[in-house]
Amino acid sequence: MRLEVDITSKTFRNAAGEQHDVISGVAFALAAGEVGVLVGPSGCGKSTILRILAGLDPDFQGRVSRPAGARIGFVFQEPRLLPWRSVEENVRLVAPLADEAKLLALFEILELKAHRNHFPGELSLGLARRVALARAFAIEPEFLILDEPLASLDVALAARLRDEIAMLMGGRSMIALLVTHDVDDAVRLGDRLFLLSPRPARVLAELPIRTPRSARGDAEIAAIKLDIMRRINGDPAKRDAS
Ligand SMILES: Nc1ncnc2c1ncn2[C@@H]1O[C@H](COP(=O)(O)OP(=O)(O)OP(=O)(O)O)[C@@H](O)[C@H]1O
Repeated sequence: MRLEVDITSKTFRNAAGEQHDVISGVAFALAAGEVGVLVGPSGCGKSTILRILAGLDPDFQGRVSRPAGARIGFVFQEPRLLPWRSVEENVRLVAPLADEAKLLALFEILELKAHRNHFPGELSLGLARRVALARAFAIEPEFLILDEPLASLDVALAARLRDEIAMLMGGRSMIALLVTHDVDDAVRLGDRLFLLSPRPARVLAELPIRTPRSARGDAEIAAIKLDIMRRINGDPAKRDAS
């Protein structure tokens, strides 16, 4: 099971007919069990890449090869829940045959047990995200796509949800790809990071992280983050000298 991506170009046309290049060269591959992370600045084209990979946007130049018939779990930036259905119904509707014990474990890990009968309108953003995550994991995806799962949450909440996502991804041998502009989240969650340029997006560097997620210490995380910042911004010593 592999995901192979080679998007050579993607453009949008605005209402005036002007062409905007959004992707100019994004190529990478991921194997089952790997968590890939697209790290890039706001507006560089990350969500556009995810939509192409999920098969939601066929209008691009290049090639994407997904495992045939793979079940895809997609967590969009906005939770996109059915407002007239309870939390539990939102999850069960997409996975009517899901194993009961597995669903309970999902609700437990994502701290949703007390909210199963609530409706989306009653939920904070953090809780709604959790429901969207539960829904994506409930289908036992072979390919999981997470678009900025920790954006707009306060620091403590984001850290807790990040640990929960790591726990859920840990026990599964799926291909996972997540998008973030937060280098810390990328280094704590990913196995293989792809640093993207500003729009039009191209891959500036690919960074595999060999230490398993659970064994990454603070010193290693800090060193990888420093390496990434240097690649994105240039080496401060060299920059200041020039
Ligand atoms: N349907 C569309 N029509 C025209 N332009 C679009 C469309 N979708 C996205 N764009 C443009 O493409 C560019 C990339 O958008 P995209 O949402 O993929 O970026 P992003 O990196 O995910 O952004 P953010 O980090 O803010 O979520 C933006 O300039 C956006 O305005």
